[in-house]
Amino acid sequence: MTIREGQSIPPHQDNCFGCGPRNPAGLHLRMQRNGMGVVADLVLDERHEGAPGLAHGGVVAAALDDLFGGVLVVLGVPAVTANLSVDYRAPVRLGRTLTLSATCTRSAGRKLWMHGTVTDANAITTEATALFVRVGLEHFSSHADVAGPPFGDWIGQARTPSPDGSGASGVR
Ligand SMILES: CCCCCCCC(=O)SCCNC(=O)CCNC(=O)[C@H](O)C(C)(C)COP(=O)(O)OP(=O)(O)OC[C@H]1O[C@@H](n2cnc3c(N)ncnc32)[C@H](O)[C@@H]1OP(=O)(O)O
Repeated sequence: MTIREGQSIPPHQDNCFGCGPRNPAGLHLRMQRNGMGVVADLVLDERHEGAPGLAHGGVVAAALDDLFGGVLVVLGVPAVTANLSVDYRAPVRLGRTLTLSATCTRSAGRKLWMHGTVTDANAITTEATALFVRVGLEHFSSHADVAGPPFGDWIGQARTPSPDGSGASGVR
């Protein structure tokens, strides 16, 4: 499955907390491909509140983590978060249209390093880095009490897409 520049990223699965359209408690992130990364707009509300009028930091971290998962969809690589580091530079206000972006900055062996930001009116409120580790699909089926990995067809041959989405060389 090739995702072209600007095209929507399919959800990891329908019930994903970050991007699943079926999850009533989810963030319903809708990402688009942006180069080798992804972007998404997000408006948080009182369901996501920590301090009065401000977003809970864990929700912001979860959104960035899921965007990193969106980068995996662009790359066609199944992987999981091994660690996630978040710099909260400024409080994130509720009711604002936030812009989230994420990209893979480097990969080596099974490891992929990610970088992402949350901006509000062009000011960075939050910046995160993460290490993802590539796994086989059995990772999901062997660790969960479900019948099998309910993923879409985005998981498949790993690739490093060219900007127009046509490339298909392996992620190294
Ligand atoms: C399909 C995509 C869905 C995306 C959804 C959004 C992202 C998520 O929310 S994923 C859910 C949260 N994450 C998890 O549940 C992961 C739980 N952890 C695990 O399953 C394992 O610890 C796992 C897979 C990360 C690594 O275990 P394992 O496969 O045995 O690999 P392991 O040999 O320990 O490590 C591989 C490499 O990564 C490194 N590494 C592993 N964990 C870490 C860590 N926390 N910090 C730094 N390095 C690490 C190792 O040092 C090793 O490096 P090297 O190859 O240089 O020696």
